[in-house]
Amino acid sequence: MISDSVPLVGTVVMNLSFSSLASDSYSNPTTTTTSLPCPQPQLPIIGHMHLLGPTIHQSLHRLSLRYGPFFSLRFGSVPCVVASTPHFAKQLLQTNELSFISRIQSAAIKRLTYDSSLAFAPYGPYWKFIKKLCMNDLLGARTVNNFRHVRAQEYIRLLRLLAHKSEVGEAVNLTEELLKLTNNVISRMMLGQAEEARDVVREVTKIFGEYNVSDFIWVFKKFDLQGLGKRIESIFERFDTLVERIMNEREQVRKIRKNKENGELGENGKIDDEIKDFLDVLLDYTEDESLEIKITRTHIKALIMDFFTAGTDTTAIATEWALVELINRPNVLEKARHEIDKIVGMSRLVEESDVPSLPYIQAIVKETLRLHPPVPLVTRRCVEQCKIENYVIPANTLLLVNVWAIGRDPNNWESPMDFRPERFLNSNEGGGPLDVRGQHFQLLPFGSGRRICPGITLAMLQVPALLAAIIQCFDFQVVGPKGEKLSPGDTVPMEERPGLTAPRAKDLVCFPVTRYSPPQTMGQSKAHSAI
Ligand code: HEM
Repeated sequence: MISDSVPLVGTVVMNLSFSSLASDSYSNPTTTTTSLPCPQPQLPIIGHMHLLGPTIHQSLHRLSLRYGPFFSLRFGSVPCVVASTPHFAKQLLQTNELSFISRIQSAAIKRLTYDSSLAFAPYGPYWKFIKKLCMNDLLGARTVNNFRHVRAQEYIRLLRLLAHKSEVGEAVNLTEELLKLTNNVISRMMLGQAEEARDVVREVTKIFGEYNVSDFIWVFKKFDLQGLGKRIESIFERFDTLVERIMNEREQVRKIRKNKENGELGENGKIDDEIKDFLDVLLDYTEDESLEIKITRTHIKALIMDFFTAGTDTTAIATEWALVELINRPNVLEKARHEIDKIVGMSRLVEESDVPSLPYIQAIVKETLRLHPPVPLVTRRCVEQCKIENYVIPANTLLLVNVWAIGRDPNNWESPMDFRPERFLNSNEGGGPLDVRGQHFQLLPFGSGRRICPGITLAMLQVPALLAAIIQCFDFQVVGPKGEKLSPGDTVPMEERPGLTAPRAKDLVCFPVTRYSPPQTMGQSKAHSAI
């Protein structure tokens, strides 16, 4: 329930403006406050929910055109502020970072992340410990590099499937295949195995994106009006049983391995320097009594859930948007291929190690993330009353930074609706070379500050490498909404599907046409212990 993080303020408070709520208790009497703009009408019980369409970031963008770059709303009983400019994004995510350092949890998130998730944990010792572990150990550059061969195998698997489809003249659902690939990558990096978790993870990400009336409207909080509670329990049971089994099996293997090590090499010996997957690293932590935070099996399950839900959909969505932009723009595709041909040639496949030498491909990925951020709204919770310019924001207000709107704002970008990767090669636009690491507030696909996405390094290697390998090997004939082959020059539809993430509305189904046959192997130099 959101009620754990946001007291369900209810109708009594619903009609109080943000400044009047604050003026009772704000501690600096020498400054004046102004009311935040607030759309009207605000209805009893539902607040402003009647103003929101299915794609919330688009509705909020439309409201920002009328009510300005920083305005307030109520989602049912939950007070909310919306920021739609780099200026306010910086104020909220950097200048006043500690006031907006936590997140709000829905009932689904709370249950399915064991109430111990990194992504949703309140800012405190546990979150700090796990975040450091992720940034340094699990998703740091060295570990990401160690698993390069796993990703290469998954890229090759997809490319071979596309080559086969091309040979037999069959269509392929690329949306599904990209999701399969990102799922396999995360699953193999974490658990040393692929496949099994995919279905249940898909259901988890789906239910996270569904709107639950009981989360937002306090009078319904005790009722499971949509039957979501039952679904949440059923998904939880499936995920928990699966991960418990994988963990039990791994513990058995670790016992055998330990006995072997002790027998063959003595107490502190090691059998070899094999690469550990995340599960092994985390199980090591559960046995370490010296840590300031005791890591439990529940923490491990929560982190596995975090990585599956945060790291699979997002990466697949970004790759698909980039590919569709290229299919719709033959001139950009041509330039991208020219770069690949020049740097990599036609005698081998693009690899992740080529990415730093492919600036145009990297620019395509940044341009894609500008126009199609897979997470369109960076969502935080105000943990203490604070003042942003003249506006007082009460504790427990939900903050939404509309990254999608910021990326399309003509005040931030020249001809924002043009897909023009060159803008990232030209250091003038945006005042210098722009990156996606949270320091340039006109481009925040991974968020910013302490809560920034820990998967950036992985994503910014995987998306360009995979995209480059796909366009190196294939052209695509896209299948239209009625099952017809789109002709060259027809545009692939760009509508978005509603939800927490912003994928394309319709799956990308197409006939691949081979231009360069993927070889049998790629980057498989390192044997991985857990495969
Ligand atoms: C293109 C791919 C991705 C995009 C666009 C993306 C985007 C984001 C965004 C916008 C946030 C919120 C940041 C904030 O509040 O400031 C986030 C958080 C997070 N992401 Fe990603 N992400 C991607 C890939 C990944 C991957 C590959 C992983 C892990 C394997 C991952 C794990 C996480 C986690 C655990 C958090 C929560 C961090 C925290 O609360 O401290 N993400 N991501």
